[in-house]
Amino acid sequence: MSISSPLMQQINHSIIDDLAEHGWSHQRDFLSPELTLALAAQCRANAAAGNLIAAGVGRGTERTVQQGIRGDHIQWLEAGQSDPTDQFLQIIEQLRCRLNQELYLGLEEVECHFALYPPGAFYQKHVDRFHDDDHRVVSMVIYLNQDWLPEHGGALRLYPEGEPERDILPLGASLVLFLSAALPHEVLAATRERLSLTGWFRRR
Ligand SMILES: O=C(O)CCC(=O)C(=O)O
Ligand SMILES: [Fe+2]
Repeated sequence: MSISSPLMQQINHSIIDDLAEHGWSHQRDFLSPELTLALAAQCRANAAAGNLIAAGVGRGTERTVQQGIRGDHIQWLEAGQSDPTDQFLQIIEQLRCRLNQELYLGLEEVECHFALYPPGAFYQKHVDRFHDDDHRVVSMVIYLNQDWLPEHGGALRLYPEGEPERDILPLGASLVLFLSAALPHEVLAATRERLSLTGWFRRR
């Protein structure tokens, strides 16, 4: 599906409205089933080749691996790594431009990684901004899991201020976007492997 299709225009409209009103947005079927499958296969192949590493906590010299805080394995995306990741980066680039046009967010760049949570892995409640770095403005997560059921666990739990918490299942092709500084969230443990692409739209 091309980003300029009527469906994508409509999806982007509700993304913009949700972000402006609530500071977060959840969209089913953001990616095509074909691209979702291709990205999941790419993520698994990269993991099998040893290209995903245990994710760290903190930044620079303070960065450490602490599986009691987060247990996922990640690989940062770069242009030219594979066809599906290049297609994905193009879609995300168009979303970045759209967010800037509609919400004047001044987002200048995107950073994005594959994330693989083995069964039982989780990410404790956190906010996506480092205490000494306010470059991350909008967070996004796109899930790559087929046939996910509630009993598999693995929800993303959001804690919107003054509202009850919300659990979002990591259903393949769906997108969650939120303002990075404003929304505490956590990843609950799952009974099966949980795949996603996580990224941040940034100001320099
Ligand atoms: O995978 C998710 O649902 C969220 C991941 C997350 O919070 C992060 O990587 O900062
Ligand atoms: Fe996060």
